[in-house]
Amino acid sequence: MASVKVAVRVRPFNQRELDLHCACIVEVEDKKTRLVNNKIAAGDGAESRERVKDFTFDYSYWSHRDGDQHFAPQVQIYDDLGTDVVSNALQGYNACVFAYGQTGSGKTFTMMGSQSNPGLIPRICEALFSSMAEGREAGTTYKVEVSYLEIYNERVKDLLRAGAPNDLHSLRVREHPKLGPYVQDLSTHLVHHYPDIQELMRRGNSHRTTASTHMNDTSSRSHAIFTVTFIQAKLQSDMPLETRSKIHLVDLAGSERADATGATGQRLKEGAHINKSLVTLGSVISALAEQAVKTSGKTVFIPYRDSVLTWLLKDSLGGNSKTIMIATISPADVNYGETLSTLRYANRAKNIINKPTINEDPNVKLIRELREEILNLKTMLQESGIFGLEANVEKGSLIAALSQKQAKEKELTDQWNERWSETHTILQEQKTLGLRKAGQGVVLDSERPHLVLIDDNLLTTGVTLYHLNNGMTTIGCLPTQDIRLEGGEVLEEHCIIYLQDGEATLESRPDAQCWVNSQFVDKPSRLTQGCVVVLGGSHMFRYNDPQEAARLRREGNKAHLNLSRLSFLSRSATDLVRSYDNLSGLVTLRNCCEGDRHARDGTSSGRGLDILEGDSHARA
Ligand SMILES: Nc1ncnc2c1ncn2[C@@H]1O[C@H](COP(=O)(O)OP(=O)(O)OP(=O)(O)O)[C@@H](O)[C@H]1O
Repeated sequence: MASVKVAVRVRPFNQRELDLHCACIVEVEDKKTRLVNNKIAAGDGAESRERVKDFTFDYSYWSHRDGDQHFAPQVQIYDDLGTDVVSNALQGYNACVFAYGQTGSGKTFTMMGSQSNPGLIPRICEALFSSMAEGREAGTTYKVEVSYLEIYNERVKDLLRAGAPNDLHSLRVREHPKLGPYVQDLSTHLVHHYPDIQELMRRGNSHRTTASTHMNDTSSRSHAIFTVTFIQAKLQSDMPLETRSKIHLVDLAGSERADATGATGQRLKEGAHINKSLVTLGSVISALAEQAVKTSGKTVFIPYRDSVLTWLLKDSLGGNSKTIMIATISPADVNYGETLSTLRYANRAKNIINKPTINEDPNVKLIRELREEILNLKTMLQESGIFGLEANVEKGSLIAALSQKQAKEKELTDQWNERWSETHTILQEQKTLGLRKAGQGVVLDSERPHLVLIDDNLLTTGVTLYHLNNGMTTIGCLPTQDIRLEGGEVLEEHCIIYLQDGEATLESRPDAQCWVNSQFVDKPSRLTQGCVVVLGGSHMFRYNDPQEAARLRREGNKAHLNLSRLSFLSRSATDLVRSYDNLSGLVTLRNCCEGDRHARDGTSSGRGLDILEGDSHARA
C-alpha cells in the first residue's frame, strides 16, 4: 500500500500578470502552501480565517522568483521526485507522474521543460539510461520501449505516427483481461540510447495540439501520456530475475474557464472535452479518497470508464503503481479561484491509496517457487531417515515429487535462458545497426564494415545491408555462401571478401565478373570507404567502413573520395542509367537515352552491364 505523493509548484508571474500589476497571494514554507484571499480584509474572527487557506503536501515548491532563498529549480523537482521514479522502475514497480493545473500554470514546463532547462521527463529518461549502462556492465539485459499519445476531444492520437491516415488519429481504447486498458494500434518504439528517446520526444512534442489562449501562447489543448516500458533480465546467483515496469509521464491539459482564458468557438468546445476528462479525474480521485477512509468495507464505485484519460490511467489511480501528482499554480491574485480549486483537487489526491507490486515475470516467479519447493523436499528427504516400510513408501513419493519438480524447473529455466539469449542477440544486433530517425528519414548507423545493395529492381522497396564477417565472407549463388546472390552472371562461388585488421579485400574466383569502382578485379582488390562493387554484372553495392569514414572525417581528408560520378547502364529490363555520387553515396535513377550509351568494350561487354564513364574515373 502506498499513498499518492502530492507536490505543489508555484511558477513566476507571466507577462499578463505583470501587466496587470497582480499581487502574489501564495506563500510556501516547508511542506505547507498558503493561499491568501486578498478580497477579505485582514483582521480577527471568522472572516479572517476565511482569508487564509493552508494546505500541507509531500512537497511545496517555490519557483516564483529565481534568487529567493527557497527557490526550487527543475533539478530539485527531479532530485525529490524523479529519482524515485527511476529507482522504482529499476525495482520493477510501475510509476506515474502527472501534472495537474490551470492553463499556463507550468505543467509542460515541469514535465518536459525546455532545451536549456529540461523537465522531469527528459531527466528521468536520461537517468534510466545511465543506470542501464551500469547494469549492462554487470550482465543485465534491458529492453526499453516508448509510446507517446495525446487525448484530444476524447480521441486518442498517436503522437509518434504523424502523417498517418486520419483513422490512426482516433485509436480505440480496449481492455485486456490481465494487462488492463490499452490503446489498440498505438506505435511502440524500441530505444537503445538516450538520444533515441530525445528524438521521439522532439517528434511527439512537435505533433501536440497547441493553441494560443489569453493564459498561454502555446497552450497544450490535449492530455499527453509519454509511456516508457522498461524490461530487465539478469541472472543473480544463478537465479533468473525479470521485471517489467511501465512509467506513465502525463502532462494534462489546463482546466478551462471561458472568462479567464477568453475561449470561444473551437477553444470553448475543446474546453468542454478537456473538462470532461478533468471532471472525471476529479470524480475518480474523490471516489478513491472516499474508499480509502471507508471503514464499512462497502466498495465505492470508481467511474474510470467515464473518460478516456481515467480509463487509461486506471492502474495509476488506486491500482498497481507508485504515483506522484504535481499541482502547478499561479501566484497571482487574479487566479485565486483556479488556484484554490487546484489546491483542493491536490488535497483530495493525497488520500488515494495505491497497491504497487513488483511486476515479476510469471515464469520467473514459478521458477523461484519451484526452487524453494525443491529445497524443502530435499531437506525433508534428508530428515526423513529410513525406518520401516511406511517411511520407505513416504520417501519414495518424496523422491518422485522432487524429480518431477526438478524436471519442470529445468524446463522453465532452459526456456527462459533461451528466450533471453535470443532477445539479447536481437537487441545487440539492432544496437549495432543503430537504427535511428532523422526528421522524416531513417538512418542505419552500423558500426561494422558492410555492403549496401543498390537494387535495380524497381519493385524492391526494402534496403538490404550485408555485414562482413571478421575473416572471410563468401559470396555466390550457392545456398552455403554467406551472401547469396541470384540472377545475372553470379557463379556458384563468385568471390570472397577478407576482412583483416579492419581492412577489406575482394578476391575474385576464376571467371567471375567483379568490378571495384569500374576496375575489373583480376587480383585482390582493397575496398575503401564509399567504393562501388559490381558483381556478376547486375548486383551493385556500396561498401561502407564506418571506422575509415570516421578517421577520414577527423582528418578532414575528403580528397581521396573522388568527386567524379560514375554511371552504370543496365541492360536489364529496367534500362535505366543509375548515377552514383561517391561522396554522398547518393544513387539516382534516370531514363537512359541513346546519346548516353558509351558502352565500353572488354570484360564487361555482353555481360549484362556496361560501364559509362562520368567526367572522370572514381578512384579504384
Ligand atoms: N517554474 C517555472 N519557471 C519558469 N517559467 C515557467 C515556470 N512554469 C511555467 N513557466 C512558463 O510559463 C509559461 C506557461 O507554462 P506551461 O506551458 O508549462 O503551462 P501549462 O500549464 O503547460 O499550460 P497549458 O495547460 O496551457 O498547456 C511558459 O512560458 C513557461 O516557460
